[in-house]
This record gives sequence, C-alpha cells and structure tokens, in this order.
Amino acid sequence: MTASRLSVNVNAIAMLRNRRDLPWPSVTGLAAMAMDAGAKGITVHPRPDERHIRKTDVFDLAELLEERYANKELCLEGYPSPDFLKLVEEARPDQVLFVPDDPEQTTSDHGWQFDKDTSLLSEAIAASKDWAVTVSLFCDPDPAAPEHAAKLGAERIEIYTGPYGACHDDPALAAQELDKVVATAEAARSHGLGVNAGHDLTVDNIPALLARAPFIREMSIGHGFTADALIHGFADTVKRFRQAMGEV
Ligand SMILES: CC(=O)[C@@H](O)[C@H](O)COP(=O)(O)O
Ligand SMILES: NCC(=O)COP(=O)(O)O
Repeated sequence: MTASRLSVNVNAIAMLRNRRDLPWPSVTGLAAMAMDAGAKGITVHPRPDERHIRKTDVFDLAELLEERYANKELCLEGYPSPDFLKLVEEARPDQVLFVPDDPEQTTSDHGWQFDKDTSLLSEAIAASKDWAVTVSLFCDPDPAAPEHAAKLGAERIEIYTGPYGACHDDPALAAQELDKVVATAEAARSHGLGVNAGHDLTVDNIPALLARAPFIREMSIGHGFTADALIHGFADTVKRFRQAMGEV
C-alpha cells in the first residue's frame, strides 16, 4: 500500500463531544478508526480556550499512538506560547506546526510574518528540535515566504490552502489560487523544506493540487473530512481522501 499523506484533524470531533459532559463521540476511538483505515496519523490544534481539543485529548492521543500506532504520526498545531511549548515538551508529538493565531481567532486564516516573528520562532524551533519534534511553520501561499522559514531552521512548511479551498465555486479564481500554492511549494522545495498543505482541502480540490505538486508529503484535513464522514463514515472517508490523493 502506498505511503499515506493523509493526517486526519479531529478538532471537529472534539467540538461535537464538548456539547455535552459525555465521552462520545470519542476522539481517540475515531482517531484509531482513521489510522486503521490507512491515515498516516492524526493532527490536533489545542487552542487556549479548549473550544474543541483539550490538553487531556493531546495526552490521550499521544498514549494511543505510543501504545498501538507506533508507525503513525501525531501532529500538534498551535501558537508557540510558553503554555503550548510546555505541552509539546510533555506530549512529544512527531511534528509541531507553529501557527500565528491569536486566542480569539475563529480559525487559522494566515501564515507567519517571518520578518516580524523571528525571535519568537527561533526560540520555539530550537526548543522543539531539542525534543526531537519535527518543526513545520504555517505559511501563506506566497513564494517569497519559504526562504525565511528555511533560514529560521524549520524542517517543513505547511502551506495555508484556505484561499484555494474557498474558491470551490469559482474555477477561474481557484486556478489563480492554485498557482500561488504551487509556486510556494516549489519555492519551499528549492530551499530544502518538506512541504505540507492544509486548510479547507477536500476530495474535489486535492487532485488538481497534487497533479501540480506531487511532492507534497502531508495534508492535514479536518473540516472537509468530517463533513464527508457524516455521510460516508470515518473509514470510508479515509479511503475517499486517499483515492483523491492517488494513494489507493
Ligand atoms: C492550521 C489549520 O489550518 C487548521 O488545522 C486549523 O488549525 C483548524 O483549526 P480549527 O479546527 O480550530 O478551525
Ligand atoms: N492544518 C490544517 C488542518 O489540520 C485541518 O484544516 P481543515 O481541514 O480543518 O481546514
């Protein structure tokens, strides 16, 4: 079976669970189902207000992967605050994605201003490397940006694909946004960075992206995945996304 690029983001499962003081739907149970179905791993974004993923979820998922899925990967996303870095140190995920989110942001909707955030990111990157955690930086679809990420010592970038995903009903604009994502991916590769992609990716918009940038190594997908899973179920949705990635 071809290696998978798919990391399933389970933020939305946690948001649904948090509606009641009950343990279902189970974040770890559905994460296990996704990995059993072929996902490469799980991504979570524990935001400061714990609106969805809680710190306890992070430790439960870290324990699940350590005990049952040693060949799968856990990715933590977050702003590199002292509290988040403490969580990274304690949970020791395989990868961390640093995002420039304010606590009150509705979702992640922009990449770093690398020239403005240099010292914050340099310290966070150095600490994460000490913990043997792969570092990825959230990056706007801007081909000038990856060089700065590389100079900061990041191993990967994750290209913010929200603007591309938002053009689901405008093919001409989608083509323009796709060009920006591809140019950014190619720039990242030219600077020796691994290339991830994420935000508002779907089975409909993934094929065109991978046709232009097949070297993208990981796609973390949550919102569109969860929407499809309500129709097709978790396991079949993993298969659908892996088919869209040309993996099965
Ligand atoms: C970094 C990114 O684009 C997404 O993982 C985002 O963090 C999702 O966060 P919410 O699920 O809180 O919208
Ligand atoms: N980093 C992107 C991610 O984890 C999921 O984003 P989305 O698919 O929920 O938009």
